Amino acid sequence: MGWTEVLTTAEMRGLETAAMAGGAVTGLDLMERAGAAVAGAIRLRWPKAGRVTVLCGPGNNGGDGYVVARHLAQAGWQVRVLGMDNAPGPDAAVMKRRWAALGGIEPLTAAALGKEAGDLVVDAIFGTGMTRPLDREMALVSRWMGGWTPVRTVTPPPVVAVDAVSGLCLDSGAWLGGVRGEPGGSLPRAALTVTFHAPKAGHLLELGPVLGGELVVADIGLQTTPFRDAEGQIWSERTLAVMVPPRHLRQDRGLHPLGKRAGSHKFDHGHALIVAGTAGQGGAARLSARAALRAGAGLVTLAPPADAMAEHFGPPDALMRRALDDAAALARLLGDDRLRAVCLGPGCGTGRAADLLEPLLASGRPAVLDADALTALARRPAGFEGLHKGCVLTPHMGEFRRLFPDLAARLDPPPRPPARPPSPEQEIAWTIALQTWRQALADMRGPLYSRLDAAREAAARSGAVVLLKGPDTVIAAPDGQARIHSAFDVPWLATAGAGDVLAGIIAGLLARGFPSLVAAATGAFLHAAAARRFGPGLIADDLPEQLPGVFRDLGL
Ligand SMILES: NC(=O)C1=CN([C@@H]2O[C@H](COP(=O)(O)OP(=O)(O)OC[C@H]3O[C@@H](n4cnc5c(N)ncnc54)[C@H](OP(=O)(O)O)[C@@H]3O)[C@@H](O)[C@H]2O)[C@@H](O)CC1
Ligand SMILES: Nc1ncnc2c1ncn2[C@@H]1O[C@H](COP(=O)(O)OP(=O)(O)O)[C@@H](O)[C@H]1O
Ligand SMILES: [K+]
Repeated sequence: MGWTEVLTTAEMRGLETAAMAGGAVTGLDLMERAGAAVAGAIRLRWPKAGRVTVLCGPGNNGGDGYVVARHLAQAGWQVRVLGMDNAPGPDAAVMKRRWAALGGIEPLTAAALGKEAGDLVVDAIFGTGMTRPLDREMALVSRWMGGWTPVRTVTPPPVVAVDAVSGLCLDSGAWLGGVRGEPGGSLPRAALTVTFHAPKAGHLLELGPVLGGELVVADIGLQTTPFRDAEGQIWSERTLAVMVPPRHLRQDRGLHPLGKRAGSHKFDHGHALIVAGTAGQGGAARLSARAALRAGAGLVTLAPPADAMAEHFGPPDALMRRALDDAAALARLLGDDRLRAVCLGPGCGTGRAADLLEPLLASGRPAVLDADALTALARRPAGFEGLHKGCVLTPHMGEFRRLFPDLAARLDPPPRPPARPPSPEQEIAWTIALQTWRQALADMRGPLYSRLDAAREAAARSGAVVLLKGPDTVIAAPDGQARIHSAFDVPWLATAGAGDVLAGIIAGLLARGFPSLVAAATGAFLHAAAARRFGPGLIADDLPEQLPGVFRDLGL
């Protein structure tokens, strides 16, 4: 379904080192291909040669920049290069010399940049080697690219980032040295980012998609080496992401995995049980149930307590209803093997969720644990005991924090003091807090802990598939496999009940027999695709109704 491999910076370095050690390529070859690819991408988008300023850092990212400068100059561009003095690595030094035979190199300062930037700026300052906060001068350069100078606001020309906007941590997508999650007014936003071989996790997480602009992945002739998971199975990719808008995805050969086989029976597509809660909270479970039906489960049963049943006699008529009062009743119900998956949590109430969790886990049935079931799980004396790889936990960050407080804390930025001292007496304490905070930012070291790292650790610890919700949803399985689903283009998903629909879609796919990681990742994809198809004005009720159109777009 259009999934693309995603790498961490360590995995990328590993690939490069292995390729060079195997004699397949040299570092110079890779740098030449990388720089040529960036120049090519620029010429495709800006076909008329203009004036470009190329900013080259001290390492291999800067080396790529000198190659870009050479190729653009040879294509007729008027090229100005600003470079850093630091001793470069051997490959970058060669590329710097090759450029110096064609043109000059001025020192890289904000003042020099401000004089005459031309029509385009190429940011080749830092890439995967970005390990510590920008120093003062580079921070000024970066702010200039973001449209800010100490004396006035400027309108910089479009920025093309080599591998990443310099300052972005390519593992986490966090701004190194800035405040996590707060883009501020002056962070640079590239029009285009050209990266190599595969997207890095930081292109898809947190600020990565916001700052990077259009992302182009250039082939530089590297091969992926397979890895072995905890169970000894060999995979060629460890982390995957959906990279293209789904309407461009079509599966042309054979039956799409989301399709239904001709001649199949409703029981071939599984029976999903959606647990509902006490009177007055039924909407959430009904949203999940409707979504499970639309996701293609053969049968869906909504199961509220008997005294809340009256609330659930509205459409859809396709939905079956059955009273479910307590844990013993659920245990009896799960004796029926045709009931293939359960969704527990939306609108359930934490007490009821806690009671029902026990027979559900004991049954070993594929299950989505969402909302109140996650709160119940966080309070459970037995912790994660009994969870299995058929379970999908779907926490948003607040729920994730309750379940895995230590992992969530590692994603937190250093705590920021208030903008002003709360009272004149607290001025000294506030000044100290401000200095401590600034020092903590200056001391940040990359690669920063990422949402991908956190989801992976959570899955390994709990033994379940963990889907950490957000515009950058991350899904991880206990064996280390992961999926990233960036959906920054559908902010209308931030609406009450959207999570209940996601839980229902995943439950529907589990009922259809999809393995838990695939069900969770496909569910996230269908959920965002439904939102994209509806567009602005979306409420959660609209999402299930868009699924038929999404399936049609997929060519089903
Ligand atoms: N891997 C591959 O397959 C390929 C990689 N390629 C390219 O190489 C890039 C990676 O190159 P890289 O490893 O040399 O790192 P890069 O990003 O240039 O920066 C490192 C330098 O910056 C320094 N430095 C760091 N932070 C700093 C700060 N805040 N302020 C000041 N200095 C700072 C750091 O110094 P250090 O921390 O070691 O003291 C070091 O000197 C990658 O993004 C891609 O463009 C392609 O050519 C094709 C194939
Ligand atoms: N800004 C956003 N852009 C894209 N998707 C979002 C955004 N905010 C939330 N989402 C998605 O919407 C859903 C919200 O779920 P959740 O937080 O559980 O809300 P609720 O409990 O109200 O249903 C999740 O799937 C999440 O990934
Ligand atoms: K860069």
